[in-house]
Amino acid sequence: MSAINIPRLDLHDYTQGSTEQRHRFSAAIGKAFHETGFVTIANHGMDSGLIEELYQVVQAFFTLPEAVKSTYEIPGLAGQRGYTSKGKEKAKDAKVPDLKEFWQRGQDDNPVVDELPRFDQVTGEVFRRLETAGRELLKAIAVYLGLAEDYFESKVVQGNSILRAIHYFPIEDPDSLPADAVRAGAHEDINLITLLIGASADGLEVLTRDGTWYPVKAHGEDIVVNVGDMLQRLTNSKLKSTTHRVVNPPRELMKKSRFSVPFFLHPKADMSLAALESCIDAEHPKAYPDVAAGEYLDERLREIGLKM
Ligand SMILES: O=C(O)CCC(=O)C(=O)O
Ligand SMILES: [Fe+2]
Repeated sequence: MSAINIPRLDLHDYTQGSTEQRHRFSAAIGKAFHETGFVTIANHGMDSGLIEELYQVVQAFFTLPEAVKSTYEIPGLAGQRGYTSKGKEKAKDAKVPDLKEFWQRGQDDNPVVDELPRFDQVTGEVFRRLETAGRELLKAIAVYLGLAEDYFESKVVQGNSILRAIHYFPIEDPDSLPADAVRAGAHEDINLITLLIGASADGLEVLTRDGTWYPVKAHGEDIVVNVGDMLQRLTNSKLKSTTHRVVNPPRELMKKSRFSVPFFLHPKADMSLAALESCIDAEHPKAYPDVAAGEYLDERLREIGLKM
């Protein structure tokens, strides 16, 4: 079996710990992001009541009739707000779309779901808590990279972050699917870091360096946090944006929905993703052309079919 290091870290060690604990946290998240791009995080600032209510409202939303959900599908926004129906998004190199539908909210201009009085408030609260946790994690990462602790703050506050509630819908007849249809095809996330609230079922896997797939399991209410392509570019691949996917369950479980809620932490459009000088040397020549985050995001949204 391939060894992969996905350590479990306690965010309180960073936000409330001694100087020593803070340094250890930075070193541990840096090492894990350098080696495999994934960690799990305890004490992330969301209590179990909030997570439970999040899943209640998310489940209630996807249970609404298609005709109601589609009133929240907003043309011209590349799925960045509101509802995106089945069959719209596919992984960059996939031939067929993922087996999912989703809802996205950002900083502002979010449509309010009239049918569900708590939906906007609960998803908004989760957005704010994950954004807060993500900013703390970026501070720890900045320290690991030898940057000022607040390096990312001005770039991500009021940035283009997205909370995505995903429904991997039930499939009554798996035989009717195209052979290569999966819940989420192999991909890398676009953004700086992703914070994922424990899914309602198994399925998430990461691609290890020796080319095998390895299941990611978070303990209890821990969240999974991984590096996205923007942070990989900024660090000239010192921090790795690891390929991952969501596999289909065994046949009999295809009839059961799976829900998950990732938070994609994005900077503002004008952040430069040009590699940090400290990450370039003779052994690590500059690997990517300079690009601004907004331009890069647009290019990637076109590749996955969300933007025309
Ligand atoms: O559903 C999951 O567990 C992961 C989803 C994911 O990787 C994504 O939406 O980028
Ligand atoms: Fe992902």
